[in-house]
Amino acid sequence: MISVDHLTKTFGTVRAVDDLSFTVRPGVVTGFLGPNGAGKTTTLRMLLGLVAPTSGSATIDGRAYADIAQPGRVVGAALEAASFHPGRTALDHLRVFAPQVGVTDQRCREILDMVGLSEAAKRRVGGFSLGMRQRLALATTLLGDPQVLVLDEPANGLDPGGIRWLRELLRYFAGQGRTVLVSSHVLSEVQQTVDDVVIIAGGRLVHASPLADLAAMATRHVEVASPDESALRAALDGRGWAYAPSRDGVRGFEVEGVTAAEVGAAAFAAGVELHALTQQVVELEDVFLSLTGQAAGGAVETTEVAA
Ligand SMILES: Nc1ncnc2c1ncn2[C@@H]1O[C@H](COP(=O)(O)OP(=O)(O)OP(=O)(O)O)[C@@H](O)[C@H]1O
Repeated sequence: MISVDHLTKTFGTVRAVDDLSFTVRPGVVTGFLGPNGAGKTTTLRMLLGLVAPTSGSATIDGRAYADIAQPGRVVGAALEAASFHPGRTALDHLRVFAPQVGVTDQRCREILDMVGLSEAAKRRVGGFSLGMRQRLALATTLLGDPQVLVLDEPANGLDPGGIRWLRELLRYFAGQGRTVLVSSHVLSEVQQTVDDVVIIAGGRLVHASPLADLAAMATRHVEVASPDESALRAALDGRGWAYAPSRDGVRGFEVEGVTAAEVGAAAFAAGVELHALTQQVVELEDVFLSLTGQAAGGAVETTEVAA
């Protein structure tokens, strides 16, 4: 289990991480999300003992990274695009790390196979695409068969097939009871991969929950208006739908959890004349953007439906 407790880091006058607390449980994939500059990398660097916190702590199974006897066997971490020696082959790159984690040449080959690079094992890394580098960085983190995986923006540079492959691999590891923490600045990139989300902005925690709870914050409702308000009410009541007076200043109602087609059909069946019928959708990504203060004018996606 990863535990971040009142963690703070200041660089001069910049508070990169500000009194941040959250936990990451094993057996699931957790997305560590926030816009550029939110403090994700700084948090992960403190977790991995690369930067000293100004105050607070970040621990793995109750211990600071520096206090873990064989960290390469416990935590596999890939921060940002790792720098590789361009003249080295993929296999030689892993061989450099093998003694540190105490694994054999055979293990290096197995891991290259697992990340889909076995055919490129003897090729120089200098000629690798960004996606291939990401796979090699992941291979490096997996070398010591760690129980905890910490990956900074691992989907960066992967094509859709690569993202799907990464998703399956991470889910497989979580399924084995490992702890998997994956950072990203776009929710949609990891939406199908993560079970839990930890969202930060400006160095502070803004939301932590299972993804399903975040999804429940996304809403779907229909705006409907009729010159005959009581007839419309009767039609809506007839279907047992929950509705409230419209907040948009339009004379009409907001009906929760239904589609415009359903409301239109109900009105038509009841012979009620409609002057407005609009589907309003707040997507999960919009919930994320508004939580992190990135919501722009177009936060609410509106689909006009002819009435
Ligand atoms: N070594 C440093 N010296 C000074 N400021 C820093 C340093 N490292 C990070 N910062 C600042 O701390 C803040 C958080 O940066 P950080 O890289 O942790 O964000 P991030 O969430 O990882 O962003 P991104 O998605 O862009 O990688 C930023 O304002 C950044 O400029």
